[in-house]
Amino acid sequence: MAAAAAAANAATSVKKKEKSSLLVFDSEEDLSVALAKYTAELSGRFADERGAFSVVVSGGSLIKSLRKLVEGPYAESVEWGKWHVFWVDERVVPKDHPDSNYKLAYDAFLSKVPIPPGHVYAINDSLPAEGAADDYETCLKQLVKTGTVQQSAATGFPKFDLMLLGMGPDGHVASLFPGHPLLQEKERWVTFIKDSPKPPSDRITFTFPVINSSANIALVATGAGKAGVVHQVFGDEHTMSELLPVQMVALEDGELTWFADKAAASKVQDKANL
Ligand SMILES: O=C1O[C@H](COP(=O)(O)O)[C@@H](O)[C@H](O)[C@H]1O
Repeated sequence: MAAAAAAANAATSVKKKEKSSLLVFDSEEDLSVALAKYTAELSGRFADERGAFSVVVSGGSLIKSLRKLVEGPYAESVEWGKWHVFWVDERVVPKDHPDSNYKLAYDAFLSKVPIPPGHVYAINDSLPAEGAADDYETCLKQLVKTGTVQQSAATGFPKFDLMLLGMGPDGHVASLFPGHPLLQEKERWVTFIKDSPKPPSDRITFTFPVINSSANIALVATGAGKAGVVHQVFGDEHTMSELLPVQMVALEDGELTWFADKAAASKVQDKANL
C-alpha cells in the first residue's frame, strides 16, 4: 500500500482537494505516529528502488513531530545509511546557535540515528546569506550529477524523494513569506533573503520550482495557531485574496499529503463537517 494511503487509514478524517489530501488526526501524538510510519515506508521504498533516500526537512515545530521516527521499531528497521538529509531553509547563523535549523534537527533527530555524517548537508555557516545560498546550490548540482538526488524529467529541477515541511501561522513555507518577491523566483534552486519578517532576518531557502518538483511532500500543521491557514487552503469558501505561500505548493508529478491535528483542522472540520 502506498505510504500516503496507509497514513490515511490511520487518520480520523480525510479531505481531498485538487492534487492533495488532508489527513486529520485526533492528537499531535497520533499524527506523530502516522508521520513516522509514512516516512519509514517511503524510506524503505526508495532505499530498495534506488539505493538512496533524499529527505528534506524544515525547521520549526515539524521537527518535534518527527520524534516517533527515532524510536522503536523505526530506529532499528530504517536503513539510515541510505538517508541523505537536506534543509528546505536555514537561518544564516552558526550551527550551534539556538536559531539554527540544523541544530534543532541535530539535537532532536539526527543525533539519535546512524545517518553517516557525510550524508547530512548543512549550510556553510562561515558564509553570508548570498554565498551560503550559492554554495548550497552548487552542492545540490553536484549531487544531482552523481544521482544521489534525482532530477525531475519534467522540470529539470532536483526531485527529492521526500520533503517534510512545516508552515508558519502566516502561511509561509521554507523561508518563502507572504507577499515577498522570492515567491516568484523561477530560475534559482536555492536563494537567500535578508529581510525575513520572522527573525532572524538572514536565511537561505529552496525556491518553489524545487519544492514543487518533489516526489512526495508531507506538510505538517499542528496547533490552533495554524487553523486559519488550513481553513484557507481546505475550506469550501472561495476567496479572491492572493495565494499564501503554502497554497503555492503544488507538485508537478508527486504526492502532497497534509498531516494536521484536530486543533489545526478545527475550522475545516466545523465548516465542512469532515
Ligand atoms: O522560520 C521557520 O518557520 C517555519 C514554521 O515554523 P513553525 O514553528 O511555525 O512550525 C518552518 O517551517 C521553517 O523551516 C522555519 O525556518
